[in-house]
Amino acid sequence: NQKQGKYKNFPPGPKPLPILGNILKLDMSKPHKTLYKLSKEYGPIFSVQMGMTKMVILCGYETIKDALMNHAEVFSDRPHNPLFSKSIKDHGKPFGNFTSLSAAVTNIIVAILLNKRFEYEDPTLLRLMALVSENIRLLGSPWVRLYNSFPSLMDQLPGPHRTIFENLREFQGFIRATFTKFRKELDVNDQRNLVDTFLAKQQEGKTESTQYFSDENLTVLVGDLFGAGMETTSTTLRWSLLLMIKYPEIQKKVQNEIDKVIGSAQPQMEHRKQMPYTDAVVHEIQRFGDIAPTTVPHVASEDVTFRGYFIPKGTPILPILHSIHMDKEYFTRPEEFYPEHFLDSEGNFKKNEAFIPFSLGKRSCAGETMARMELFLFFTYLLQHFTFKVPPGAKLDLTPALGSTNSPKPFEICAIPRS
Ligand code: HEM
Repeated sequence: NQKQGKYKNFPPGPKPLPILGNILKLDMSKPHKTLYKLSKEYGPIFSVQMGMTKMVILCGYETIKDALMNHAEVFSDRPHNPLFSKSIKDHGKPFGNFTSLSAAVTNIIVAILLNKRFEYEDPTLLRLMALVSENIRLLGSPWVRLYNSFPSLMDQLPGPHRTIFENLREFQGFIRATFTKFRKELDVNDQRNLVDTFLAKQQEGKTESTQYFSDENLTVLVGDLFGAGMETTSTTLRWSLLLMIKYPEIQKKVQNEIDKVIGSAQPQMEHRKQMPYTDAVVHEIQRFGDIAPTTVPHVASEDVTFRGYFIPKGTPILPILHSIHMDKEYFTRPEEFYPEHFLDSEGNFKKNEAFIPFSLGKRSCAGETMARMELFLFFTYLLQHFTFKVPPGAKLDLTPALGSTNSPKPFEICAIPRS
């Protein structure tokens, strides 16, 4: 490629190894850590060869901000992903082990999408959550990288990528059955939820009705919102509980603030500005939990020269948020859980521009406002009603589990009601 001049001045990176070796070399259990480490050697912009694809890695706040804010037009597309472009049909088997916390979070997005709530034990809800969680876990496996590099070959082989397809088929089957039912009941003058609004748009008879408001887009939209709305917030809340049992003195300080500001009232968003310590703790939970360490991949929508490097159209771009949240320049004790990262010397809440768990720019998280409300309200409500403790003899492990998001490893917890 160098010879053809296509990748002239392309960001330098580790020398490509034989294809398989290269994929396996990037420790896939923690690719964000490996990539962050490589950035110390190669600088904030470098390329890695992933199978047949070259990918540009961006590290550090200044570089990522420059790419996602100042070059938003170029870096706001998403790459073509062979795994998700494959067609899918209905199928699947039950399994699961789920908490009422995830169910409560899921019910919020379900209320927006479908205008209903499930009982926490409802088998449909448990099954849908199981499908999403299993896929998020499997998406972190090296099999998926292999699939995206060699789709035709991997199609012939068994492996976890097949489970991902089966799960997707079952999940999409539920969505299609739901909107088929909603379509029969649709009253355009009484739109009850997001699906009704989408179906009403479909019926307007404009060109865009068929172009954008297709059944296929509805299936993907509901699936994405369900997945993004459920897994991220409940994973962050699990981090919050793990961190509170690990640091009981911090939990106590949050409870003192809750008692002082909210008392026994229902927590409201208005309370947040009077609760700098709790606000700082919630921010630090997100920074430390670092649940989307490699964001979601972007792709260059056209040829571009970014910071002196020529990046050809179609190159996948991975902004490593982990590199920002672990940067000593912005967070004095990056390896520690340290709410003071977000407090000034007087104990007031202190904004930190490098706190970007929802990413930046045009394709930043569409659910940020909702997620921030959910996190504050659930967290304060839980600590208002319970003190959380480590079960006797249990050891706590703060290293994340394998998966496409950083989630805590399974742990047990005691919830002692506060009276
Ligand atoms: C703690 C909770 C959450 C975190 C940390 C989080 C983080 C992220 C991140 C890092 C991205 C990728 C941004 C990029 O590519 O630059 C993203 C995208 C997205 N998130 Fe979230 N998210 C959370 C909750 C939610 C919720 C509750 C919803 C929906 C209700 C949601 C909906 C979305 C959607 C639709 C996108 C894709 C946006 C696009 O492609 O333009 N997220 N999120």
